[in-house]
Amino acid sequence: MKQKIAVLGAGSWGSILANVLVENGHDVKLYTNSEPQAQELNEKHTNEHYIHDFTYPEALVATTDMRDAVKDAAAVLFVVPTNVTRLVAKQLAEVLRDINTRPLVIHASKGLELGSHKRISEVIAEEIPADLRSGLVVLSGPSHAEEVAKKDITLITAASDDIENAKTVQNLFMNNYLRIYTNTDIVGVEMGAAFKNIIAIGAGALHGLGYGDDAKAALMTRGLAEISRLGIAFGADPLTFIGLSGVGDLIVTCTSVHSRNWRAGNQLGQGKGLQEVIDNMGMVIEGVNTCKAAYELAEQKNIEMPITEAIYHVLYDGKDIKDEIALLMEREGKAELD
Ligand SMILES: NC(=O)C1=CN([C@@H]2O[C@H](COP(=O)(O)OP(=O)(O)OC[C@H]3O[C@@H](n4cnc5c(N)ncnc54)[C@H](OP(=O)(O)O)[C@@H]3O)[C@@H](O)[C@H]2O)C=CC1
Ligand SMILES: O=C(CO)COP(=O)(O)O
Repeated sequence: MKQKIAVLGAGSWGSILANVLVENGHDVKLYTNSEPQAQELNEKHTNEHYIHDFTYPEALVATTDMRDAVKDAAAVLFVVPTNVTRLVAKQLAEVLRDINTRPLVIHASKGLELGSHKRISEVIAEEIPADLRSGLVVLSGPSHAEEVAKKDITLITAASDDIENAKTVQNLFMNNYLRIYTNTDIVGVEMGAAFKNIIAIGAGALHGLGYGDDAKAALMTRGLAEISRLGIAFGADPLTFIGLSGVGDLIVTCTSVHSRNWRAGNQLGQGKGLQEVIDNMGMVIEGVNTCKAAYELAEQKNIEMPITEAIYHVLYDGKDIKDEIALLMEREGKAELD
Protein backbone atom coordinates (compact mmCIF):
# COMPACT_ATOMS: atom_id res chain seq x y z
CA MET A 1 0.00 0.00 0.00
CA LYS A 2 1.31 3.46 -0.92
CA GLN A 3 2.33 5.45 2.18
CA LYS A 4 3.65 8.95 2.75
CA ILE A 5 7.14 8.76 4.25
CA ALA A 6 9.45 11.54 5.40
CA VAL A 7 13.21 11.02 5.28
CA LEU A 8 15.24 13.38 7.47
CA GLY A 9 18.81 13.74 6.20
CA ALA A 10 19.72 13.95 2.52
CA GLY A 11 23.29 12.67 2.58
CA SER A 12 24.42 9.51 0.86
CA TRP A 13 22.36 7.01 2.86
CA GLY A 14 19.27 9.17 3.42
CA SER A 15 18.91 10.07 -0.26
CA ILE A 16 19.41 6.49 -1.42
CA LEU A 17 16.95 5.04 1.12
CA ALA A 18 14.51 7.72 -0.06
CA ASN A 19 15.13 6.51 -3.61
CA VAL A 20 14.36 2.90 -2.54
CA LEU A 21 11.08 4.03 -0.98
CA VAL A 22 10.08 5.90 -4.16
CA GLU A 23 10.93 2.82 -6.23
CA ASN A 24 8.74 0.78 -3.88
CA GLY A 25 5.83 3.05 -4.78
CA HIS A 26 5.73 5.35 -1.75
CA ASP A 27 5.16 9.07 -1.63
CA VAL A 28 8.48 10.39 -0.24
CA LYS A 29 9.54 13.80 1.03
CA LEU A 30 13.27 14.17 1.67
CA TYR A 31 14.11 16.82 4.29
CA THR A 32 17.41 18.68 4.12
CA ASN A 33 18.55 21.77 6.00
CA SER A 34 20.29 23.05 2.86
CA GLU A 35 18.31 25.11 0.34
CA PRO A 36 20.87 24.67 -2.51
CA GLN A 37 20.79 20.89 -1.96
CA ALA A 38 16.97 20.81 -2.07
CA GLN A 39 17.10 22.84 -5.28
CA GLU A 40 19.67 20.48 -6.85
CA LEU A 41 17.55 17.45 -5.92
CA ASN A 42 14.30 18.96 -7.21
CA GLU A 43 15.64 20.55 -10.39
CA LYS A 44 18.56 18.41 -11.54
CA HIS A 45 17.54 15.26 -9.60
CA THR A 46 21.13 14.81 -8.48
CA ASN A 47 22.97 14.94 -5.13
CA GLU A 48 26.45 15.09 -6.56
CA HIS A 49 28.42 15.83 -3.38
CA TYR A 50 27.17 12.61 -1.75
CA ILE A 51 26.41 10.19 -4.61
CA HIS A 52 28.19 10.69 -7.93
CA ASP A 53 26.60 10.09 -11.31
CA PHE A 54 23.20 9.12 -9.97
CA THR A 55 19.85 10.46 -11.10
CA TYR A 56 16.99 10.37 -8.61
CA PRO A 57 13.41 9.85 -9.77
CA GLU A 58 11.35 12.98 -10.39
CA ALA A 59 8.83 11.68 -7.86
CA LEU A 60 11.36 12.25 -5.08
CA VAL A 61 10.63 15.67 -3.60
CA ALA A 62 13.19 17.44 -1.42
CA THR A 63 12.16 20.15 1.04
CA THR A 64 13.72 22.32 3.72
CA ASP A 65 10.36 22.52 5.51
CA MET A 66 10.24 19.73 8.11
CA ARG A 67 6.56 20.28 8.79
CA ASP A 68 5.73 19.84 5.10
CA ALA A 69 7.86 16.67 5.00
CA VAL A 70 6.27 15.13 8.07
CA LYS A 71 2.61 16.16 7.83
CA ASP A 72 0.40 13.06 7.33
CA ALA A 73 3.47 10.78 7.07
CA ALA A 74 2.94 7.17 8.14
CA ALA A 75 6.66 6.92 8.91
CA VAL A 76 9.60 9.26 9.51
CA LEU A 77 13.09 7.93 8.79
CA PHE A 78 16.09 9.58 10.52
CA VAL A 79 19.34 9.33 8.54
CA VAL A 80 21.38 12.17 9.97
CA PRO A 81 24.81 11.86 11.61
CA THR A 82 24.64 10.69 15.22
CA ASN A 83 25.93 14.01 16.56
CA VAL A 84 22.87 15.90 15.27
CA THR A 85 20.24 13.25 16.01
CA ARG A 86 19.15 14.87 19.29
CA LEU A 87 18.85 18.28 17.65
CA VAL A 88 16.79 16.94 14.72
CA ALA A 89 14.66 14.82 17.10
CA LYS A 90 13.87 17.94 19.15
CA GLN A 91 12.87 19.74 15.95
CA LEU A 92 10.66 16.82 14.92
CA ALA A 93 9.01 16.65 18.35
CA GLU A 94 8.15 20.34 18.06
CA VAL A 95 6.55 19.77 14.66
CA LEU A 96 4.64 16.68 15.85
CA ARG A 97 3.25 18.55 18.87
CA ASP A 98 1.76 21.01 16.41
CA ILE A 99 0.08 18.52 14.04
CA ASN A 100 -2.01 15.36 14.37
CA THR A 101 0.44 13.05 12.64
CA ARG A 102 1.79 10.23 14.88
CA PRO A 103 4.28 8.43 12.62
CA LEU A 104 6.30 5.27 13.03
CA VAL A 105 9.82 6.58 13.73
CA ILE A 106 12.68 4.69 12.07
CA HIS A 107 16.39 5.44 12.19
CA ALA A 108 19.23 4.19 10.03
CA SER A 109 22.20 5.93 11.66
CA LYS A 110 25.15 4.19 13.33
CA GLY A 111 26.81 5.59 16.41
CA LEU A 112 26.60 6.45 20.10
CA GLU A 113 25.96 9.93 21.43
CA LEU A 114 29.10 11.60 22.78
CA GLY A 115 28.91 12.41 26.48
CA SER A 116 25.74 10.45 27.31
CA HIS A 117 26.97 7.28 25.48
CA LYS A 118 23.35 6.67 24.55
CA ARG A 119 22.22 4.60 21.58
CA ILE A 120 20.40 6.53 18.85
CA SER A 121 17.03 4.93 19.61
CA GLU A 122 17.44 6.03 23.25
CA VAL A 123 18.15 9.61 22.16
CA ILE A 124 15.12 9.60 19.85
CA ALA A 125 12.86 8.05 22.52
CA GLU A 126 13.93 10.74 25.00
CA GLU A 127 13.19 13.60 22.62
CA ILE A 128 10.10 12.14 20.93
CA PRO A 129 7.96 10.64 23.67
CA ALA A 130 5.75 7.62 22.89
CA ASP A 131 2.59 9.74 22.61
CA LEU A 132 4.08 11.58 19.62
CA ARG A 133 4.89 8.49 17.57
CA SER A 134 3.42 5.08 16.80
CA GLY A 135 6.62 3.06 17.39
CA LEU A 136 10.41 3.05 17.01
CA VAL A 137 12.43 0.84 14.65
CA VAL A 138 16.16 0.60 13.84
CA LEU A 139 17.17 -0.17 10.25
CA SER A 140 20.75 -1.40 10.10
CA GLY A 141 23.15 -3.82 8.49
CA PRO A 142 25.84 -4.21 5.82
CA SER A 143 24.89 -1.61 3.23
CA HIS A 144 26.68 1.06 1.29
CA ALA A 145 24.60 3.73 -0.40
CA GLU A 146 26.81 3.49 -3.48
CA GLU A 147 25.86 -0.19 -3.97
CA VAL A 148 22.17 0.14 -3.09
CA ALA A 149 22.05 2.98 -5.67
CA LYS A 150 23.17 0.43 -8.27
CA LYS A 151 20.56 -2.07 -7.08
CA ASP A 152 23.29 -4.44 -6.00
CA ILE A 153 22.03 -7.12 -3.60
CA THR A 154 21.88 -5.90 0.02
CA LEU A 155 20.46 -7.55 3.16
CA ILE A 156 19.77 -5.57 6.33
CA THR A 157 17.79 -5.80 9.58
CA ALA A 158 14.75 -3.96 10.96
CA ALA A 159 14.86 -4.17 14.76
CA SER A 160 12.18 -3.18 17.22
CA ASP A 161 10.84 -4.18 20.63
CA ASP A 162 7.55 -4.58 18.81
CA ILE A 163 7.92 -7.19 16.07
CA GLU A 164 4.85 -5.85 14.22
CA ASN A 165 6.61 -2.51 13.77
CA ALA A 166 9.73 -4.28 12.53
CA LYS A 167 7.55 -6.16 10.01
CA THR A 168 5.99 -2.88 8.86
CA VAL A 169 9.47 -1.53 8.09
CA GLN A 170 10.41 -4.82 6.41
CA ASN A 171 7.43 -4.36 4.07
CA LEU A 172 8.17 -0.71 3.36
CA PHE A 173 11.77 -1.27 2.24
CA MET A 174 11.93 -4.81 0.86
CA ASN A 175 12.24 -5.35 -2.91
CA ASN A 176 14.19 -7.53 -5.34
CA TYR A 177 17.59 -6.02 -4.45
CA LEU A 178 17.05 -5.00 -0.81
CA ARG A 179 16.02 -7.79 1.56
CA ILE A 180 15.06 -7.01 5.16
CA TYR A 181 15.13 -9.39 8.12
CA THR A 182 13.43 -8.61 11.43
CA ASN A 183 14.99 -8.74 14.90
CA THR A 184 13.78 -7.74 18.37
CA ASP A 185 17.26 -7.09 19.81
CA ILE A 186 17.56 -3.32 19.38
CA VAL A 187 20.53 -3.11 21.76
CA GLY A 188 22.58 -5.69 19.86
CA VAL A 189 21.71 -4.25 16.45
CA GLU A 190 22.60 -0.68 17.43
CA MET A 191 25.76 -1.64 19.28
CA GLY A 192 27.06 -3.87 16.47
CA ALA A 193 26.38 -1.05 13.99
CA ALA A 194 28.08 1.61 16.08
CA PHE A 195 31.19 -0.30 17.12
CA LYS A 196 32.07 -1.84 13.74
CA ASN A 197 32.94 1.67 12.55
CA ILE A 198 35.79 1.82 15.07
CA ILE A 199 37.23 -1.49 13.88
CA ALA A 200 36.85 -0.34 10.25
CA ILE A 201 39.12 2.63 10.98
CA GLY A 202 41.66 0.08 12.26
CA ALA A 203 41.22 -2.12 9.16
CA GLY A 204 41.79 0.87 6.89
CA ALA A 205 44.89 1.82 8.87
CA LEU A 206 46.34 -1.69 8.49
CA HIS A 207 45.76 -1.44 4.74
CA GLY A 208 47.34 2.00 4.58
CA LEU A 209 50.38 0.68 6.41
CA GLY A 210 50.72 -2.26 4.01
CA TYR A 211 49.72 -5.11 6.33
CA GLY A 212 48.34 -8.28 4.74
CA ASP A 213 45.15 -10.33 4.90
CA ASP A 214 46.13 -12.25 8.04
CA ALA A 215 46.37 -9.02 10.01
CA LYS A 216 43.01 -7.80 8.66
CA ALA A 217 41.26 -11.09 9.53
CA ALA A 218 42.82 -10.96 12.99
CA LEU A 219 41.60 -7.40 13.55
CA MET A 220 38.06 -8.20 12.43
CA THR A 221 37.83 -11.36 14.53
CA ARG A 222 39.27 -9.91 17.71
CA GLY A 223 37.35 -6.69 17.01
CA LEU A 224 34.14 -8.70 16.95
CA ALA A 225 35.15 -10.33 20.26
CA GLU A 226 35.39 -6.95 21.98
CA ILE A 227 32.31 -5.47 20.28
CA SER A 228 30.29 -8.47 21.54
CA ARG A 229 31.80 -8.22 25.04
CA LEU A 230 30.67 -4.60 25.40
CA GLY A 231 27.30 -5.19 23.76
CA ILE A 232 26.49 -8.20 25.93
CA ALA A 233 27.34 -6.15 29.03
CA PHE A 234 24.50 -3.83 27.96
CA GLY A 235 22.04 -6.68 27.47
CA ALA A 236 22.52 -7.49 23.78
CA ASP A 237 21.75 -11.02 22.56
CA PRO A 238 25.13 -12.64 21.72
CA LEU A 239 23.61 -14.16 18.56
CA THR A 240 22.94 -10.72 17.10
CA PHE A 241 26.71 -10.27 16.74
CA ILE A 242 26.91 -13.15 14.27
CA GLY A 243 24.06 -11.65 12.24
CA LEU A 244 23.80 -8.95 9.60
CA SER A 245 24.27 -6.01 11.96
CA GLY A 246 27.19 -7.75 13.71
CA VAL A 247 29.70 -9.71 11.69
CA GLY A 248 27.91 -8.78 8.43
CA ASP A 249 28.37 -5.06 8.88
CA LEU A 250 31.85 -5.56 10.31
CA ILE A 251 32.95 -7.43 7.18
CA VAL A 252 31.57 -4.89 4.73
CA THR A 253 32.88 -1.86 6.57
CA CYS A 254 36.34 -3.37 7.13
CA THR A 255 36.77 -4.42 3.49
CA SER A 256 34.94 -1.92 1.29
CA VAL A 257 36.50 1.06 -0.41
CA HIS A 258 33.07 2.70 -0.13
CA SER A 259 33.35 2.85 3.65
CA ARG A 260 34.10 6.31 4.97
CA ASN A 261 35.51 4.78 8.17
CA TRP A 262 37.80 2.42 6.25
CA ARG A 263 38.94 5.23 3.97
CA ALA A 264 39.65 7.45 6.97
CA GLY A 265 41.75 4.67 8.55
CA ASN A 266 43.56 4.04 5.27
CA GLN A 267 44.58 7.70 5.07
CA LEU A 268 45.70 7.70 8.71
CA GLY A 269 47.80 4.61 7.92
CA GLN A 270 49.36 6.48 5.01
CA GLY A 271 50.46 9.19 7.43
CA LYS A 272 47.76 11.88 7.08
CA GLY A 273 46.58 13.73 10.19
CA LEU A 274 43.08 13.16 11.60
CA GLN A 275 41.85 16.72 10.99
CA GLU A 276 43.01 16.64 7.39
CA VAL A 277 41.23 13.30 6.89
CA ILE A 278 37.97 14.62 8.39
CA ASP A 279 38.15 17.84 6.36
CA ASN A 280 38.74 15.97 3.11
CA MET A 281 36.03 13.34 3.59
CA GLY A 282 33.11 15.80 3.36
CA MET A 283 30.84 13.12 4.85
CA VAL A 284 30.42 11.79 8.35
CA ILE A 285 33.07 9.39 9.77
CA GLU A 286 31.02 8.02 12.66
CA GLY A 287 33.80 5.82 14.09
CA VAL A 288 35.79 8.83 15.31
CA ASN A 289 33.21 9.97 17.89
CA THR A 290 32.00 6.43 18.59
CA CYS A 291 35.54 5.37 19.45
CA LYS A 292 35.60 7.97 22.23
CA ALA A 293 32.18 6.88 23.50
CA ALA A 294 33.13 3.18 23.43
CA TYR A 295 36.49 3.84 25.12
CA GLU A 296 34.75 5.69 27.98
CA LEU A 297 32.02 3.04 28.28
CA ALA A 298 34.58 0.24 28.39
CA GLU A 299 36.44 2.09 31.17
CA GLN A 300 33.22 2.62 33.12
CA LYS A 301 32.16 -1.02 32.79
CA ASN A 302 35.71 -2.32 33.21
CA ILE A 303 35.55 -4.24 29.93
CA GLU A 304 38.69 -5.16 28.05
CA MET A 305 38.69 -3.54 24.60
CA PRO A 306 42.36 -3.39 23.59
CA ILE A 307 41.78 -2.65 19.89
CA THR A 308 39.33 0.17 20.66
CA GLU A 309 41.82 1.54 23.20
CA ALA A 310 44.64 1.45 20.63
CA ILE A 311 42.52 3.26 18.04
CA TYR A 312 41.44 5.79 20.69
CA HIS A 313 45.11 6.54 21.49
CA VAL A 314 45.83 7.11 17.80
CA LEU A 315 42.76 9.34 17.25
CA TYR A 316 42.80 11.31 20.50
CA ASP A 317 46.33 11.15 21.94
CA GLY A 318 48.30 11.46 18.70
CA LYS A 319 49.95 8.06 19.25
CA ASP A 320 51.76 6.35 16.39
CA ILE A 321 49.74 3.50 14.82
CA LYS A 322 52.74 1.17 14.53
CA ASP A 323 53.61 1.70 18.21
CA GLU A 324 50.02 0.85 19.16
CA ILE A 325 50.12 -2.30 17.00
CA ALA A 326 53.39 -3.31 18.70
CA LEU A 327 51.78 -2.82 22.13
CA LEU A 328 48.81 -4.98 21.11
CA MET A 329 51.16 -7.75 19.96
CA GLU A 330 53.25 -7.58 23.16
CA ARG A 331 50.24 -8.23 25.43
CA GLU A 332 50.44 -11.39 27.50
CA GLY A 333 49.04 -14.57 25.91
CA LYS A 334 45.29 -15.09 26.36
CA ALA A 335 42.71 -17.84 26.01
CA GLU A 336 40.71 -17.17 22.83
CA LEU A 337 37.28 -17.55 24.38
CA ASP A 338 37.80 -15.53 27.59
N1 LIG B 1 26.51 6.13 3.69
C1 LIG B 1 26.13 4.86 3.86
O1 LIG B 1 26.26 4.02 2.95
C2 LIG B 1 25.52 4.46 5.16
C3 LIG B 1 25.42 5.33 6.22
N2 LIG B 1 24.83 4.91 7.38
C4 LIG B 1 24.67 5.80 8.52
O2 LIG B 1 23.75 6.82 8.17
C5 LIG B 1 24.06 8.03 8.86
C6 LIG B 1 24.20 9.14 7.85
O3 LIG B 1 25.30 8.78 7.05
P1 LIG B 1 25.55 9.32 5.59
O4 LIG B 1 24.29 9.51 4.83
O5 LIG B 1 26.62 8.47 5.03
O6 LIG B 1 26.17 10.74 5.95
P2 LIG B 1 26.46 11.96 5.01
O7 LIG B 1 27.56 12.70 5.63
O8 LIG B 1 26.57 11.48 3.60
O9 LIG B 1 25.10 12.79 5.11
C7 LIG B 1 24.59 13.30 6.30
C8 LIG B 1 23.57 14.34 5.90
O10 LIG B 1 22.94 14.87 7.07
C9 LIG B 1 22.93 16.28 6.91
N3 LIG B 1 22.78 16.99 8.17
C10 LIG B 1 23.72 17.33 9.09
N4 LIG B 1 23.16 18.02 10.09
C11 LIG B 1 21.85 18.14 9.80
C12 LIG B 1 20.76 18.77 10.44
N5 LIG B 1 20.92 19.40 11.60
N6 LIG B 1 19.54 18.71 9.85
C13 LIG B 1 19.38 18.09 8.67
N7 LIG B 1 20.38 17.46 8.01
C14 LIG B 1 21.59 17.49 8.57
C15 LIG B 1 24.25 16.56 6.26
O11 LIG B 1 24.31 17.86 5.75
P3 LIG B 1 25.77 18.57 5.67
O12 LIG B 1 26.67 17.66 4.90
O13 LIG B 1 25.44 19.85 4.98
O14 LIG B 1 26.24 18.74 7.09
C16 LIG B 1 24.23 15.51 5.17
O15 LIG B 1 23.42 15.88 4.09
C17 LIG B 1 25.36 7.75 9.64
O16 LIG B 1 25.07 7.45 10.95
C18 LIG B 1 25.93 6.52 8.92
O17 LIG B 1 26.71 5.71 9.80
C19 LIG B 1 24.32 3.64 7.51
C20 LIG B 1 24.40 2.75 6.49
C21 LIG B 1 24.99 3.08 5.22
O1 LIG C 1 27.48 1.49 7.71
C1 LIG C 1 27.99 1.38 6.62
C2 LIG C 1 28.06 0.09 5.90
O2 LIG C 1 27.14 -0.82 6.40
C3 LIG C 1 28.62 2.55 6.01
O3 LIG C 1 29.89 2.64 6.54
P1 LIG C 1 30.71 3.99 6.42
O4 LIG C 1 29.98 4.99 7.28
O5 LIG C 1 32.05 3.65 6.95
O6 LIG C 1 30.72 4.39 4.99
